[in-house]
Amino acid sequence: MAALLDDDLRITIHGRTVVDGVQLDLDAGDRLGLIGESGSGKSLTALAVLGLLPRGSEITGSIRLDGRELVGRGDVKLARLRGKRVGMVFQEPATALNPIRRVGAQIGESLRIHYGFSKRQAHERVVRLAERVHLPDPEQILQRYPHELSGGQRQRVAIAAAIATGPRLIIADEPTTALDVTVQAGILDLFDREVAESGAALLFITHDLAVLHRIAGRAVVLSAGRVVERGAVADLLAAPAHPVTAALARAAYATSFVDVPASRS
Ligand SMILES: Nc1ncnc2c1ncn2[C@@H]1O[C@H](COP(=O)(O)OP(=O)(O)OP(=O)(O)O)[C@@H](O)[C@H]1O
Repeated sequence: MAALLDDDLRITIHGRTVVDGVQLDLDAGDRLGLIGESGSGKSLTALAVLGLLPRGSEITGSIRLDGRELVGRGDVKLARLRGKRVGMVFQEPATALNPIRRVGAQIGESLRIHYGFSKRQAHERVVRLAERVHLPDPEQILQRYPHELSGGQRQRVAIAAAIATGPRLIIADEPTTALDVTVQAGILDLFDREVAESGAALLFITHDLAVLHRIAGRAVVLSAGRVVERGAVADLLAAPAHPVTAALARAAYATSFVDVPASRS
């Protein structure tokens, strides 16, 4: 079991319940989508797995990562677990990356912190990672600062940093939303390949069922912090049961390249 969130999981912020009973389970190699409208609790669920909830939050219930309980652990232990076992990719690579550090150093940071790699060892690994995420001319591009890269290249850097330690769980929070459509497809392909090759589990957060259709087999639909529907992405598109899912499916058909599942045509 890569990750397991029990159905008694509850998150409050300043006393207001924002996530309530979001049960998720991911085995190695699983790709699970977490989908819902804005403010439905997707990001906070992901941040809870990372132990990075905002100030004023309280969490009860259980989150286990490879059998280890995360809820109630101190910051230092959480940081150690997170750094080695979970890779996180955020929506906006420009803000996720440090603007005044070269991108190569940022990709290699977790290798140096968590595995004690020397500068040279880290550099060799970082070049291989840059090749793996298809950054052009790695030796040269790794010397640049984030603002000297395109948006798609920055997201490839963020993905390389997230997979550097060989995490068992990769969490991607709207990783293609800030990119233009042609670049999005390449980034989705990259996740696809990386998850297949590494055997990691993928938790993919989005508000776009069409994007999810390309990357994940199953999805959990959130509304106001609760699960309202779950199932195969193709079924959620073809025969949504909840009005929130139906609205997401309509939006997917209206705006994108998603194929109509056979059962709907
Ligand atoms: N730092 C915070 N302080 C107070 N409330 C917050 C904070 N972060 C999130 N919330 C609230 O928690 C709820 C869930 O937020 P969350 O960011 O998880 O939603 P989301 O589904 O990821 O939305 P989006 O798609 O817009 O990113 C929202 O009502 C939001 O206003």
